[in-house]
Amino acid sequence: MTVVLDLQDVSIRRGPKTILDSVSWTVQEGERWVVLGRNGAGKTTLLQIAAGRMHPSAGTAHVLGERLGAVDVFELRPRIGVASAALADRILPSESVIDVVLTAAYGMTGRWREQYEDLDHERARTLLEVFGVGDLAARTFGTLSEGERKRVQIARSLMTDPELLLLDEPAAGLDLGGREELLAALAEIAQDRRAPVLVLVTHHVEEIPEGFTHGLLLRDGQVHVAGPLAEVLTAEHLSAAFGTDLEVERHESRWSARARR
Ligand SMILES: Nc1ncnc2c1ncn2[C@@H]1O[C@H](COP(=O)(O)OP(=O)(O)OP(=O)(O)O)[C@@H](O)[C@H]1O
Repeated sequence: MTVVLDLQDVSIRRGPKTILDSVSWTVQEGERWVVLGRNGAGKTTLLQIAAGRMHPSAGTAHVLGERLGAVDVFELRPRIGVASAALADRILPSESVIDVVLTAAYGMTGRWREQYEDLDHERARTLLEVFGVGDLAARTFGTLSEGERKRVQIARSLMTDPELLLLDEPAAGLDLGGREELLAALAEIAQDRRAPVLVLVTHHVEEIPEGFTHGLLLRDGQVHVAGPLAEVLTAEHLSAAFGTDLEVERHESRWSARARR
């Protein structure tokens, strides 16, 4: 099996703070991972490394077979789809929805003088339709609701047909119906064998789409536990990672957790 992500003893330090502390993590082709942990645990930072947007202060990180620090990240990044709040913040409110998706082909957020082929337009429109926002193509990003923005971002993240797809809290801010619709769309991707390797960051086990296979619990910048989802999402592990006594339930392929009474 091909190794898609391989982090060995990766640490990230900023000033006196160690944000990630000796993280080792391997992701193989075909796997769908969820990364969980309390606020400030280091999830977004870990995703930044996986996206080739941050280099380890110590340790080694290989992404899609390329070692960070030794590869031209501008060649690497188009192979990775990303949807995150940080990326959404870079999108101008005046940008049209179709351009938000199209510009991903050049790894940009904002149309300049680049030319797109009919095929690019077609792909962007199809992706918007897949995520139920095809009728919003001509609207500006700034006029969309939070749920619509999330869908447009995920459509954008798939524009380059990436080998690795990184989703940072894709369901945050969605209402219940919107969350369930998004999770259904992600479950469909997760079940497609041709789909990219998926890594999804969330705070909530309820936001894990069906078809996800593995989990990593981060605690204070360290891997608390990582492995097959059913082994990771136990009351014991989640309670330790979130610092709260929790009970966990599984209903078919969906999970829920609440404080133990
Ligand atoms: N440049 C920086 N300098 C100092 N500290 C930083 C820097 N970037 C991040 N941090 C800190 O590192 C920790 C981990 O941040 P990160 O955003 O990765 O956490 P997270 O698990 O994604 O959190 P959340 O769930 O709140 O989004 C936080 O305490 C944050 O304040």
